[in-house]
Amino acid sequence: MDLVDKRDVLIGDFRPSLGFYGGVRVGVYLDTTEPKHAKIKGFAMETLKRSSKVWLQELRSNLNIFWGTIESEISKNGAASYIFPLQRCIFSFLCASLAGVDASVSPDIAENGWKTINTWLALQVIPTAKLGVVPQPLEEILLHTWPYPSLLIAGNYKKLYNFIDENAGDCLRLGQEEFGLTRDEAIQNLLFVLGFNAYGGFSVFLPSLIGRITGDNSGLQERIRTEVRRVCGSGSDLNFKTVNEMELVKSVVYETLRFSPPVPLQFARARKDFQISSHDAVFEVKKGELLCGYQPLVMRDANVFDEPEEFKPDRYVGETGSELLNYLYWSNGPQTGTPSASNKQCAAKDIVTLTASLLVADLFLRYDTITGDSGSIKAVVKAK
Ligand code: HEM
Repeated sequence: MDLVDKRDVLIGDFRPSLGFYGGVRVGVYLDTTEPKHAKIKGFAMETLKRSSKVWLQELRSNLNIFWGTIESEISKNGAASYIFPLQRCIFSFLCASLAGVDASVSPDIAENGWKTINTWLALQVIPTAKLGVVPQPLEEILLHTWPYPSLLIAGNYKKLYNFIDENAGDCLRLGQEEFGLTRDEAIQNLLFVLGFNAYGGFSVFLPSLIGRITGDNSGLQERIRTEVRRVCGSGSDLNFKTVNEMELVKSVVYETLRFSPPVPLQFARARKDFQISSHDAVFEVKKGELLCGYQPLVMRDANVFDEPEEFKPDRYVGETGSELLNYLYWSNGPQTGTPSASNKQCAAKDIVTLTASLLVADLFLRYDTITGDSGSIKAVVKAK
């Protein structure tokens, strides 16, 4: 981090109004040289560590509800759009695991909390996101010209704030007592990690993973099913340890992150003049310039990845395969790196890939086959 500064550049040189976070500059906008970054990152990492006790159980019980909804939709309508039911599942899972709160203690939040987060996220990212809903140059003129005011979502955001304030006491005390945050800072940062980092990240990543598997007709489903049932078959359950033994499942998860990185752009500002080299060129960077890293380009580098434009489910299997983890950058750092207070790598680098692997394994303990794409599921055949 001695070369670049990450202050306020999460989504480029535009930072959404701090009104979206009650005026607090939350952790993702802080550079590592700002003392508060270490406190807030420490809070996020300790929250994750504590949540590991209930993570698996909460994930599976919420997935159970999710798949129940999908099955009844399929039997009623012949197909199920799954994005919204999945988002409801992710929201309720994250409230329980990260914040330690059962969302159903507030029927309003259980029903509408995830919808509020969708609007809150959209208002922040639309000014810089490529949507493709209207042709250019209209998208630039109509959607990318002005920031959207936080006031548009302030009332519903306040409800989420109160929900966390009233129910997430243990987690908030951790932020206050162990990391020296005020209660307001703890709430705003917890809401950001839960709503933006975790809910936002999973809402993009999990549909692309599910779509990749359900749309496959190369025999991948059968191979995954065999692996999952071999590992979980002889009396051993699905858990963090057993999922770690599933080389193909993990490789499919890594390959999805390489092929379709959920957060494709990263930004940082040069702290000083320096040179940056690619395989065959050297570039001069001047102090103060804003650099943009484009993951889809980096992770399709033909000097590193064999047939980079191909989705290869087994790419990361075995010893040579696992060396490629040094070049898997979805988390703003290599998959072999360690998130810490002194870098800006995703605090959940490992739990994200584990969670996705658990979802895949859970799916093939439930079903023999599943058919669909990244938006809908057409059929499931229950495990015999
Ligand atoms: C699929 C899900 C996720 C994806 C794709 C993702 C991706 C990322 C990326 C790319 C960054 C770096 C942003 C930047 O500075 O440019 C980041 C940062 C971060 N992520 Fe994740 N993330 C995910 C899930 C989570 C979860 C579940 C947590 C829960 C604790 C989390 C916590 C964080 C935190 C706290 C940071 C800020 C790190 C810092 O300021 O040093 N993320 N994430």
